[in-house]
Amino acid sequence: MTTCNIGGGCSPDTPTMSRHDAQAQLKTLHADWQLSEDGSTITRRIAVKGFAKAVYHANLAAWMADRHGHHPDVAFGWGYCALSYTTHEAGGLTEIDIACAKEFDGLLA
Ligand SMILES: C[C@H](O)[C@H](O)[C@H]1CNC2=NC(N)=NC(=O)C2=N1
Repeated sequence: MTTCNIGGGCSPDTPTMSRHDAQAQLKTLHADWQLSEDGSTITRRIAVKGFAKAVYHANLAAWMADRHGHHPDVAFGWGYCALSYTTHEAGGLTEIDIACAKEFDGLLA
């Protein structure tokens, strides 16, 4: 198992963001990222054609997640793949989630 190795790694001591800070950080990401009501999670739903491309996006997210040891929840099906980032160890949204979301945006750009 890969230990979280991005931005110094995550732990229960990693600071979580206020909803206000999260909203500011969201502006640095692709416009499709959405912040959950409680401010703990960001989600991007990617529309694709068919099923294979949805699986490829999920695989790309899995590949990136295992490199960094920081893992999004991934949902996919015909026509879509959705990624959600939160830092489980810290119990909320952290800079690590933002960094991962940004890197994923870069892979799709
Ligand atoms: C030991 C290891 O670094 C941790 O358990 C990692 C694994 N992947 C993780 N992924 C996410 N999204 N949050 C975490 O807190 C987390 N913790």
